[in-house]
Amino acid sequence: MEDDKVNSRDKARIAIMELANMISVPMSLNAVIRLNVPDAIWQGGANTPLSATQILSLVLPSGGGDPENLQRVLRMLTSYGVFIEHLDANSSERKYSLTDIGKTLVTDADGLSYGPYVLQHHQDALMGAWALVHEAVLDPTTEPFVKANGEPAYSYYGKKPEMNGLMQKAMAGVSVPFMKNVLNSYNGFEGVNKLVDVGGSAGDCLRMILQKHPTVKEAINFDLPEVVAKAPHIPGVTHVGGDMFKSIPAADAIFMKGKG
Ligand SMILES: C[S@@+](CC[C@H](N)C(=O)[O-])C[C@H]1O[C@@H](n2cnc3c(N)ncnc32)[C@H](O)[C@@H]1O
Repeated sequence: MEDDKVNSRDKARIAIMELANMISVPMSLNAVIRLNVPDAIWQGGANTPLSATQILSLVLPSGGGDPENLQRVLRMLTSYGVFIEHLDANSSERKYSLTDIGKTLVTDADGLSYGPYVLQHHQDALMGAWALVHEAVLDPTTEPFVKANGEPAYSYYGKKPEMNGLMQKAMAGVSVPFMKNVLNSYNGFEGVNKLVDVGGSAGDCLRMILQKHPTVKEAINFDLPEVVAKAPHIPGVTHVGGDMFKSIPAADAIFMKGKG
């Protein structure tokens, strides 16, 4: 009985240490995405197990880099199901291929992956806000992002072209596969003549809805002015800038989708 208690206390201590170090997981994910490791391993579908040295030679063709440090990151993410480690019993060499989770980080034929979503969530501006979460309890009048950066997230992104671009790429990366699934089973857009997507980002969701439902005659992509200013031309879609908290364009149906 006493042994059981000690065991469970030890487990709890290990669990709290793991929680305390949890940041190493998304930060390691960030690292492999920035280094283009998933695409290097994937090699157009080969997914051949590669050593850290082999991966480095693909991502840094002109040489350099530290294979030991890359291997540490790969081992960390292996324990969280992103890579599979292949250990050569004779040479002790470790090689890495992608699991199904790791494959979500591979750039597809449309240039999309879940990589930008990971990067978007760990930009400096957001990391600064995370450090102030306790302040949301102490003083809920100003959200942590505003305390850290001086203004709300979306207006801040809008002023920074690289953040605006990353946000749009992140949303396209998760929304395109999501919408493929939705449109395979959902027929609620049938019979809709005028549709508005509120907070539609670059307009990817509307583009896909129109492809499946050409009977939608008017499609409005409504988002913040800075966001629609960077949205690409999509046949059949009108980009309209504004603030949804003030007013939104009239339509037969409103579509609205957040992050997941
Ligand atoms: C999480 S993203 C979702 C994007 C898109 N609906 C999708 O699922 O791919 C939220 C979107 O809402 C937009 N947004 C935020 N505040 C807004 C506002 N006040 N008025 C209009 N759009 C806004 C952002 O610019 C962003 O594109």
